[in-house]
Amino acid sequence: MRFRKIHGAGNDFILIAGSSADLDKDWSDTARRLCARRTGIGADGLIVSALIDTDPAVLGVACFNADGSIATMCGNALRCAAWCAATDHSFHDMTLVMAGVKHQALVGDDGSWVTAEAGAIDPRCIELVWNGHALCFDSAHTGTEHVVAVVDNVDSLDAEECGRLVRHHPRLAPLGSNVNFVQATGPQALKIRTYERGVEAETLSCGSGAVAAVVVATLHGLVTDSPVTVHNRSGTPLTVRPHAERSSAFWIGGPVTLTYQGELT
Ligand SMILES: N[C@H](CCC[C@H](N)C(=O)O)C(=O)O
Repeated sequence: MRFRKIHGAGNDFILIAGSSADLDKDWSDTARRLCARRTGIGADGLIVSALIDTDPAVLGVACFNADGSIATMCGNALRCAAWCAATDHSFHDMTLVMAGVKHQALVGDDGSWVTAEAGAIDPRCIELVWNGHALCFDSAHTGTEHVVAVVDNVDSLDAEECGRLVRHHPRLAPLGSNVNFVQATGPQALKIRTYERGVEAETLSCGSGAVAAVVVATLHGLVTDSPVTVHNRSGTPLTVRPHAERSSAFWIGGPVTLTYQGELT
């Protein structure tokens, strides 16, 4: 079976372009095995995509985290799947369906863009002091669970260690959450670090986390309702911009890079 190793602004995946029957399979064990950094290919997650319709273009996309759990929303996985569909089928405008939710996708010279829906916000859901840092997290649902703390300097704390602690906070049980630390760095510019549930580590970028950060930063008056550049650990920022027609929706855009491809034996 052919696979691609691909990343969306540093969030890396193994992508299998399969058939619609593949979308119904449980890929959890395969995801765990292939995503293992030392004994597998190594990735933050496994993407399985399948063409459902061609006119208009519709793809089903399933994403499994490195620990085998299902990601109900993964912005970077969607961006990678859209990029591959553009490469394979010359689709530039398509609908992607992940965990039963439809996302619009556009692929062009300005990168690969997908939509995300922002849902409920729970302000100040966790307040704690960690290693001398007073942290206040707001939760923002962007298709998956995210909490976001606004901090003065994202590099002054150990996002992995603190993220792991907060991810397991009793207030977030039983699902847990992805954990983001965000700093305003200029007009319409944020810097983010994300600890991802399911990868159980800090990742280089996170699409749904970038949207959650923009939602929370807007609530705090740090950015306004126009495009925001979200700088991350990969050095390649994502852009989050409001959807023109749906007030609760956002576009997430940025680069996608094919690292290599191969055959699974
Ligand atoms: N990296 C992803 C989010 C994965 C979410 C996953 N960690 C989960 O909550 O199951 C993104 O680009 O949106």
